[in-house]
Amino acid sequence: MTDNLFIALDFTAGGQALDFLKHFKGIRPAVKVGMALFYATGADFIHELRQEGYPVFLDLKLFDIPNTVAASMISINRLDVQFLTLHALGGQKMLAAAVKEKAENLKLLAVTQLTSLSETEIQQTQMTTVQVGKSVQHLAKIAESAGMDGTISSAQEADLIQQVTGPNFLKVTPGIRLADGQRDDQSRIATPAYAKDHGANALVIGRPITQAADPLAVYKKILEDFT
Ligand SMILES: O=c1ccn([C@@H]2O[C@H](COP(=O)(O)O)[C@@H](O)[C@H]2O)c(=O)[nH]1
Repeated sequence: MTDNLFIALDFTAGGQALDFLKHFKGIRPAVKVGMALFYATGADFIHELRQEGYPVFLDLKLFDIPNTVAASMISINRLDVQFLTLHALGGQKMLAAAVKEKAENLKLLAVTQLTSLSETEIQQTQMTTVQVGKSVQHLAKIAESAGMDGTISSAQEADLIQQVTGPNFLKVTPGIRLADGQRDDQSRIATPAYAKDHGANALVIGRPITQAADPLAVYKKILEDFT
């Protein structure tokens, strides 16, 4: 994967995101646009980022009936983004409907279990006694069988996914924290070095970079640890 560090631009206005990106003079880091920024700015902002040369990961976590997801893909294809997320819990048919409609260069990633959830919360909410690792492996296999390009999971599960999927199936991991960093609302966290050692292909990192005193220095240090 050429872009292996996505900065999560969890801002609520386009101007805030563009101001933040000024820290990266002359560099075009891969950026992740999630619900907060997309709902505030819409398609025009994605076009602007693409025209400026930023690789864009659109993290909209689609989760709906297959027909609605397939129709959404037709709109999303026009945005020329590189990555898009869907919830694996939407099921094999929903994921396959997205794969069928997606643009050739768009990679689809299936969110397995959100990194903010602890094992206990997952078991309570989903009425199961299955361990989180097994659940993530199961969802990764469903995603692969639907033709998805990879998963979103904690780095804690990256090597488990690797055990049950093919060599080209991507493991993209948020919930990344620096060794001395705060956990925030994340539960299943890992450092960039841990993610690298356990087979993650790419990292998604928001607050440890966006709220750093020197975002560029933190970005470069993480890239160094991960590459
Ligand atoms: O399981 C998931 C899926 C997506 N995310 C997203 O990644 C970033 C992480 O931001 P931090 O500030 O580094 O916690 C954020 O945009 C989430 O929506 C995730 O964390 N976990």
